Amino acid sequence: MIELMIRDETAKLEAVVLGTAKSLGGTPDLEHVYDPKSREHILDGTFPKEEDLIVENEGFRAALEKHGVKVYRPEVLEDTNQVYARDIGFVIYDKFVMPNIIEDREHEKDGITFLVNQIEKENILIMPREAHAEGGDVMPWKGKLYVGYSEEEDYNTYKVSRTNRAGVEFLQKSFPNYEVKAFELKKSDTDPRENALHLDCCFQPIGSNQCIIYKGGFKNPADYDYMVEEFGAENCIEITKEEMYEMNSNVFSISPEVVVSEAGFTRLNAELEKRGFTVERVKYSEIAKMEGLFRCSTLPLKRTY
Ligand SMILES: NC(=O)NCCC[C@H](N)C(=O)O
Repeated sequence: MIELMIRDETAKLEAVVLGTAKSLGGTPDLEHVYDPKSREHILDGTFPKEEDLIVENEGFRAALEKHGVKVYRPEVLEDTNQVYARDIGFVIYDKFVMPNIIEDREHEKDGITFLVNQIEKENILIMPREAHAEGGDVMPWKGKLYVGYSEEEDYNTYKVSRTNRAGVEFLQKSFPNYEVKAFELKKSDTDPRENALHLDCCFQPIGSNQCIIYKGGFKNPADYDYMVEEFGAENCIEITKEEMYEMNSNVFSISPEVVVSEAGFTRLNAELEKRGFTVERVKYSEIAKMEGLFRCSTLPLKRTY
């Protein structure tokens, strides 16, 4: 049986599912693309190649294993992009939530069925049909559950709107001990610089009381103000629109002290080190082309408390 325990974003990581870039299925057709950054790279002829993605993804695995993390991999499904394991399921406390996700990615869930079968049945929560959520939008943090979402108008308009109000309500009902704080995100299916695909594309807690944040990712400025108030301005690393586009908020915490970050995030990495973090630099810039990075590639199962 697989044990689950996730209460926050940064406690020492014991076990994780890391997505795989194997058998990706090549460059998708424009009509099968579901995020604007992949779309941009398809149009520019720069969509990443499977062999390069595999090298980067294996570099991330090595960094996790170096820190003693047990790394599970999904079963490789033919011609299926399985890089971003984060979104297809997520753990809150000792529960594994099986959400409803964008239909184009539904099949990815089959790759982790063999793992879900090793979780106690009573610890699996299945979302009702009308509720939608993806793990990139969900973050437990100090008794709160931060959730990125879209109201119906945006949800029905954009492919990049992945969590709806019913999803937020399901989470609040299922986790009454958490206070759910939901934030509408800015969405665009065509401009990656105007799009926060998930909450972790514009915000993420790090360390014990700090965060990385991009103001423009929040649809309502008051939600950004709330976060800055919550963490304290001195504990927020603000990133620019360009840094958001490069996915600077999507680093990944192995512990409160150790953060995996992209080798080319010069300013962020220097800032993290100035604040006392150990930065594990991994090259991941090809994976960034599909609008996700380190956090998106992981589905943490157990951290130490
Ligand atoms: N948590 C995340 O932000 N995941 C990235 C998912 C990217 C993928 N191209 C998608 O559109 O679903």
